[in-house]
Amino acid sequence: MKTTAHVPTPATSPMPAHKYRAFLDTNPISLPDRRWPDRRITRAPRWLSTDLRDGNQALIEPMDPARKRAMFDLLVRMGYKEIEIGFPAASQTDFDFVRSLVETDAVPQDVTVSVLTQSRADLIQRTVEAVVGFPRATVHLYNATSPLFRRLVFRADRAQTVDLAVSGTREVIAQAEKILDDDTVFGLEYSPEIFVDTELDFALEVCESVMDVWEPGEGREIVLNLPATVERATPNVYADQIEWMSRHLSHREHIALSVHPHNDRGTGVATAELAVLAGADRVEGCLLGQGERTGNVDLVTLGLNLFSQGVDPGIDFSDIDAVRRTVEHCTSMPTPPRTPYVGDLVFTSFSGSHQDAIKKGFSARKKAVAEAGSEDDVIWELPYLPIDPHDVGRSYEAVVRVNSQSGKGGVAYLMSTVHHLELPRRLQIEFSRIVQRHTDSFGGEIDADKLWTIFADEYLPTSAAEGLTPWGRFELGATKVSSHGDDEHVDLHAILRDHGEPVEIDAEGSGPIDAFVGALGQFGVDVRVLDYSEHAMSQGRDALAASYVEAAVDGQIVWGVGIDPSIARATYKAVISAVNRALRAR
Ligand SMILES: CC(=O)SCCNC(=O)CCNC(=O)[C@H](O)C(C)(C)COP(=O)(O)OP(=O)(O)OC[C@H]1O[C@@H](n2cnc3c(N)ncnc32)[C@H](O)[C@@H]1OP(=O)(O)O
Ligand SMILES: CC(C)C(=O)C(=O)O
Repeated sequence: MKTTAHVPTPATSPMPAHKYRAFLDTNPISLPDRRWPDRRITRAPRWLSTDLRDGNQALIEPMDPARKRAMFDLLVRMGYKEIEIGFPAASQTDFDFVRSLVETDAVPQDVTVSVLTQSRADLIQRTVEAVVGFPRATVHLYNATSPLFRRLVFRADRAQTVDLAVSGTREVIAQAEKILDDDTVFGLEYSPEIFVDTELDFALEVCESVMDVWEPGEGREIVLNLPATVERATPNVYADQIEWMSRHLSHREHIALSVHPHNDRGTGVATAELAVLAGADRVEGCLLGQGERTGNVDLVTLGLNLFSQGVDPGIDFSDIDAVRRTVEHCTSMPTPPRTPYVGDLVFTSFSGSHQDAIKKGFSARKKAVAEAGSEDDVIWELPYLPIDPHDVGRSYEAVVRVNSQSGKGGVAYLMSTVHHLELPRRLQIEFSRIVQRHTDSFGGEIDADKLWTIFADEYLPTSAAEGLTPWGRFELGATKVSSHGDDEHVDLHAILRDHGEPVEIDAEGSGPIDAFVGALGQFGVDVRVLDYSEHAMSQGRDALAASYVEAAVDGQIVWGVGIDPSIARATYKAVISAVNRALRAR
C-alpha cells in the first residue's frame, strides 16, 4: 500500500466574509502580562439571575404574573440571593408584578432584588417607587457606551455619554433618598451596555464617573456590570478586558465586578468562566440560557461545571428535572436534548465502546463503594459521565440506550440493571449479535422492554414475554431428584414435552445436570456442558435463579438460559434452551 499525505488546498466559499472585520482590529487590547490563564476557580462567584428581566424580555410570549411568580419562587428555592425581577417602568404589568412580590411577602430577608432602568428621570422615579418596602433592593442603571451606539442611537459624544450615566446615578440617589425609608437596604448597579465594544479607557472613565457620584466605601458597595451585550470575540479577549478593568478600577475592594455574557458566538459559558478567572466577582445569567437572541449565559451549566470540579455552586440543582419543568412552563421554550446536564440525552451513551467503559466503571464503583461503606466516600470517576446523574436527581436508566451503534457492553448493562441477569461474557457476545441483527433489520432504538422480548424469544420459554409465538422441540415439566445415599450418584425423574407430547424420563448421574444431560441422549441428542454459571435474581421467598449453560449440542456450541425458583430446574431449562436453539439452527 502506498500512503501519501493529502494536504487539501485551502477552501474558498461563496460566503461574503469580506463584509466583516476582525474584532481585534477595531477593539485592540494589549495585556501581555495577563494573569488569568494561570488562575483556578476555587469558589463560586456571586450569581444574579436575570430570568425575570433579560430572560423575560426576550420571550415570544413574556411571562404572565403567575409564571413570573413560579419562576421567582423557583429561583429562591434553588438558592439565588440576587434576582433581577424586572423593568418596572416598562409597563403597569411589570410594575404590578414587582409590587406583588413585596405585598405577598415573597422575598426572603437575605435575597436582594434588582430592577433595571434606563437613564431617564421619569423612568428612574417609577423604578424606585416600585421597590418601596423590599428588604434589599438594587436599582440597575444602564446606558450604552460603545462608539457605534454613541454615534447611531444617542448621537452623543463621549462627554454626553458620561453625563447620561452620571445624571442617571444622581437621579437614582435622589429618588431613593426621597422615596425609600431605612427598612430597605438600597444598592446601585451600573452597566455600560455594549461594554465589549467600548474603548477600555472610556469604559473606565464612565465607571469612575458613576463611582464619583455614588462614592463606594465600607458598607457601600457598587456593582459594576460589564456586559458582553453581544458576544463578539473569543472568550480570552473578554477575559483580557475584564482583567484590565479589574486592575485599573479605583475602589476595587468596594466594587462587585460583575459580568453579563450573552451567547451570540455560542461561547457564553467559556466567556463567563474566563471572566471569573480574570477577576469577576459576580455573574449574571439565566436558567438554561434564556435571554435575548441566543440567550444569556446558562446559570445551570455554570453552576454544575463548578460542581463537577468539586466546587460548591451554592445553588441546589438536586432536582434538575423540576428546574427544567418550571423553566419550560414559564418560558414556553423547549429544552434541546443536548443541553448540558439537563437535556434528555446528556447522560446517555448509545455507542458500544462508551457503554462498555461505563459498564466497567459502574462495576468498579460498586466494588469501591462496598469497600468504603458509602457513596459519598468514593470520588466520582465514571467514563463518559462527568457527574453522577443521581446528584441532579436523574436515574441511571437512561445512561445506556441500545441502537445499531451499541455493543455487548450496553446490552449486558441493560440486561443487568433492568432485568437482573448477569450474562456471562461469551453469552453477551452471542446475544449482542442477535440484537445487532434486529437493529440492522428494523433500525431505531431497542429499549429495555424490547430487549427483553428479543432475549425471551431467543433463550426462554415463550411465556416469558407477551406476544411471542411458541417454538422449540422440548419443554420441561415436573422433575424429581433422589439421592442414592452415597452422595456420589443421583436419580432423576422428569417429564419432558417433546413436540408437545409428554414423555417420562429416568436417568442416573453424578449430579442432577449430569443425569439430565444423559437423559437427553435417549432422544438422540448429544449434549456436553462446557461452561455453567448461575445467580439469584432477587432476594426473598419468591426469589428466582438464573442459570446459563454453554453446551456443545451434537458438536455445535450454543448458550442456553433458564430462569426458575429452583436452581436445579433453572439449569435443566438452560440445557433445554441450548438444545432447542441448536436444533432450530439446523
Ligand atoms: C441590553 C438590554 O437588554 S437593555 C434592557 C432592554 N429592555 C427593554 O428595553 C425592555 C423595557 N423597555 C421598554 O418597555 C421601553 O423601552 C420603555 C417603556 C422603557 C421606554 O419606551 P419609549 O419611551 O417608547 O422609548 P424607546 O423604547 O423607544 O427607547 C428609545 C429611546 O430611549 C433612549 N434610550 C435607550 N436606552 C437608554 C438608556 N439606557 N438611557 C437613556 N436613554 C436611553 C434612546 O436613545 C431613545 O431615545 P430617542 O427616542 O430620543 O431616540
Ligand atoms: C442592561 C445590560 C446589563 C444588558 O442586559 C446587556 O448588556 O445585555
